[in-house]
Amino acid sequence: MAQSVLLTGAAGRVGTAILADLADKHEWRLMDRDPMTEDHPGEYVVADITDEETVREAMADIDVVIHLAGDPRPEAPWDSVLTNNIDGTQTVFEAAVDAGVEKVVFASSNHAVGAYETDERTPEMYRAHDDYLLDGTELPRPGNLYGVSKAAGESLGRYYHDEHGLSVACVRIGNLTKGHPPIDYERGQAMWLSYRDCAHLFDRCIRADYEFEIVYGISDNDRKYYSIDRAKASLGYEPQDNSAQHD
Ligand SMILES: NC(=O)C1=CN([C@@H]2O[C@H](COP(=O)(O)OP(=O)(O)OC[C@H]3O[C@@H](n4cnc5c(N)ncnc54)[C@H](O)[C@@H]3O)[C@@H](O)[C@H]2O)C=CC1
Ligand SMILES: O=C1O[C@H](COP(=O)(O)O)[C@@H](O)[C@H](O)[C@H]1O
Repeated sequence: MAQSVLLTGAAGRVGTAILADLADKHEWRLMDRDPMTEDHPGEYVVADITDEETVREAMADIDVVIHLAGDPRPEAPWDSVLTNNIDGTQTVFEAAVDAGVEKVVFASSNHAVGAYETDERTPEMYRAHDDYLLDGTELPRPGNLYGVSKAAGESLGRYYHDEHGLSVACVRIGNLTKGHPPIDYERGQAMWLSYRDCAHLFDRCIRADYEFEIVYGISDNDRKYYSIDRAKASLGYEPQDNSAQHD
């Protein structure tokens, strides 16, 4: 069944991948601080997610929020991730609860757990024969302040689920690239997320029933060091791509 979805950060790469396959599958309200250049479905709200009043207005009659907006740079400085990623995410969760939204899907990141990639484990853990796997039950272990902001977003999700009953899915997105996996980058190949698997995974987050989930958002790569079992079991994720098909 089509849902009414608010998509923040809609003008970016992940938003583009989602809309490429799902534009006609749901009713969309798109939000970004940048205007969108390409054709887009539904309403478009140009606003910053730290603008509480506008965010509250944008939640009216929404079933599901996909929250992508934020500073995506692994090297982003603290003042930016504090404002855009932590404060902005809290504003979105709070407004969603107050508006009676059913689910919020939060774009977390591989960088929330980047420090598990120790010198002792790498580069072997990026290779298909290695059996090291993170499954989403491990504690966050960020390797940079951007990763700290994503771990904070997951904690906010946990809080708004436990205290307010909101359904929350945190997707630790790997490395989204269009057409083919990153070239000459083993880590990126191990956590590759294709555009079509990205759209399908977020569609499952919109449609599935869950309480609070942390899942990895990668394709079914031979090289993987993130398990996709939880995404399959709790969301019905069925990825079609594998970076090994592009070797
Ligand atoms: N692309 C990837 O491989 C990965 C992305 N992510 C996360 O997914 C989300 C989307 O990432 P991308 O699409 O790659 O980034 P992007 O930079 O292409 O898109 C982000 C969008 O958010 C908007 N935005 C940023 N701050 C905003 C604010 N304060 N208010 C309103 N709009 C704002 C930007 O204008 C931009 O259109 C981010 O939260 C990022 O951390 C996580 C892991 C991997
Ligand atoms: O969270 C993110 O991760 C991806 C992959 O990380 P990288 O360290 O391999 O570049 C990154 O491309 C994206 O910009 C970021 O938001």
